[in-house]
Amino acid sequence: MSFNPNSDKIFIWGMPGSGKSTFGRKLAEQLSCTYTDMDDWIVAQAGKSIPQIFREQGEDEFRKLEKEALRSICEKTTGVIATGGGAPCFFDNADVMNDAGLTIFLDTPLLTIYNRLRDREGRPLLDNTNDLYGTLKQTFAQRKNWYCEARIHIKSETTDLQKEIDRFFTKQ
Ligand SMILES: Nc1ncnc2c1ncn2[C@@H]1O[C@H](COP(=O)(O)OP(=O)(O)OP(=O)(O)O)[C@@H](O)[C@H]1O
Ligand SMILES: O=C(O)C1=C[C@@H](O)[C@@H](O)[C@H](O)C1
Ligand SMILES: [Mg+2]
Repeated sequence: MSFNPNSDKIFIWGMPGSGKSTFGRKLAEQLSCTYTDMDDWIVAQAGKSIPQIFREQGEDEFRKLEKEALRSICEKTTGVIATGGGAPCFFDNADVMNDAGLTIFLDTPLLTIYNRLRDREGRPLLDNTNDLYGTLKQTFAQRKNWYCEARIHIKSETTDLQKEIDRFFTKQ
């Protein structure tokens, strides 16, 4: 697949902690294109952290900001975009991304995600649970069908990510 850094977009989807930023940065470096983090974009626009947005405005309002951020990212940027964990699962965001570029779902085992996230804070939907693994399982069950809309699925635990990058992309 050829990739033009001046016109093409690649959206990385996956659960919180699945490795979107890590993989997205690496891919952007390989393809010599820009890297954009949708959560950072929202924070810059709102002038507040994600936990603050959830606390002060609630999840519904966050999802609206996320939808607006996606539209403006589609207009203003190219390159690799790591989305928010829930972004493909609300409104018509999944279709918007599939129309605007290539979508990649990082399918990382929940146990791996659990081990990565158990001592971390700053994720409003996961911070207030005393059963993190159960919450991850429930969230993934609700989101799975959305994530499966991605054009490319990568089993990130069992796959050599570098090989995947080489397999799918050649720079134009
Ligand atoms: N392929 C990998 N192998 C080992 N560790 C990884 C891998 N990918 C990511 N990690 C580690 O897992 C953690 C989460 O990764 P990362 O921040 O990239 O995920 P994310 O999906 O962007 O998370 P967030 O929901 O915070 O946006 C980090 O500590 C990162 O170093
Ligand atoms: O999984 C989610 O719904 C979220 C993931 C984060 O990337 C942020 O977009 C926010 O905390 C919501
Ligand atoms: Mg990230």
